Amino acid sequence: MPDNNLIVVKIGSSSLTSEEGGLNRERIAFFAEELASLHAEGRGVVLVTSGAVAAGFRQIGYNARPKALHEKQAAAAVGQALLMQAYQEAFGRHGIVAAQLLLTRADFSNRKRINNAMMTMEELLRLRTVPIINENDTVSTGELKFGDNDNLSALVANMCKAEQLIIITDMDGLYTDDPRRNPEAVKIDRVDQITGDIVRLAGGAGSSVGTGGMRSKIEAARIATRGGIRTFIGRVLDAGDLRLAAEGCGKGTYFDTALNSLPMKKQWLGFHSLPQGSITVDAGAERALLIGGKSLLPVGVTGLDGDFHPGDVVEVRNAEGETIGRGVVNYAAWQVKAVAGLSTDEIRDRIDVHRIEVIHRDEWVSLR
Ligand SMILES: Nc1ncnc2c1ncn2[C@@H]1O[C@H](COP(=O)(O)OP(=O)(O)O)[C@@H](O)[C@H]1O
Ligand SMILES: N[C@@H](CCC(=O)OP(=O)(O)O)C(=O)O
Repeated sequence: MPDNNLIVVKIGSSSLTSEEGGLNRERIAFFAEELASLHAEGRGVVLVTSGAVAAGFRQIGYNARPKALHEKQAAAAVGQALLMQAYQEAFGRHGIVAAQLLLTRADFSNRKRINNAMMTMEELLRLRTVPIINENDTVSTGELKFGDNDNLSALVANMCKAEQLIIITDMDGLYTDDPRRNPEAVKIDRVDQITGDIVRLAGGAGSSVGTGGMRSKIEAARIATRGGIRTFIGRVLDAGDLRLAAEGCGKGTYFDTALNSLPMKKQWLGFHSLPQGSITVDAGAERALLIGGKSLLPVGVTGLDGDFHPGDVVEVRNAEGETIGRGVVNYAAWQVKAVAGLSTDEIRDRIDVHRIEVIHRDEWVSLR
């Protein structure tokens, strides 16, 4: 990507639409103005926007935001066009051309497709347009759906090696508990490391139009910061708020880049790939992988799920069932079943495998 002053801004449905459905054009005009002011300074600006379902459901005849996938897809088919039209008008007033990119989870897991998207984005940025990205809701299927755009915004930020990711929501940052439910909740200004405790603070969506809630925003911050991208989650209400957020004094929570940010190949493995199954490991193997920097040997495997093949990506879970990372397996599922719990010598006697490690440490990424 051309510059290191690229900013990716994600705006959630709750900031763009009313609870009863329909676009809030005033807010769209406001965000376009704020983004245009950053753009005018020569910054690259990429917008990840939600709101297609919320914008379209009333027009198409539903009384409330639909829950069934096919209904959401129908609402998005109407709403996405309305959303883009509103953005094009709003950016047009500032002399900026807005471009639409609709992406799916499957696009990110396919290197060729994502490279194409990256090149398109590069060209759009070179021409000083503002690329506006949403999930391609009408074609995304159940298990391959992002569902919320937080995740999508982090993958986009990594894809274009952005300098910063700004996730705008209706809350002024991460609190120790959901402030809508607990008035005693206290705001956290800065997070240097996204630990399990930080993830547990965050709950689901607060509004009737939002979907991901704070949980998915923290997950997004984890993906972006592991890619070396500073992340802000917070509120942009008044003129100047977005600039303050970009300058480090916004109304929200800042997440520092992870100490162990991942090279591109491992980012793909950890966040873009589509796991074909899972392997469960015992406490010793968990320590070896997470702390020892070792490969996964068959002796530490206690179970598996799915029908994977050598070279596939699998998720690795600990004894508590929590995902601890992902890796490329050297064995087929039936082979893992045959060697689980066995020592290296015992395995050599039984089957002929190319590599003894179930997952080699070079093909492993920790997600803890
Ligand atoms: N620990 C927390 N701190 C702040 N907000 C939280 C927390 N846990 C849950 N939330 C909820 O997350 C909501 C924001 O997510 P969401 O409704 O999905 O908005 P958006 O449409 O902007 O993505 C907030 O309104 C809040 O109620
Ligand atoms: N792609 C969907 C996004 C779903 C959604 O509501 O996301 P968000 O508001 O970011 O939690 C849409 O445009 O309606």
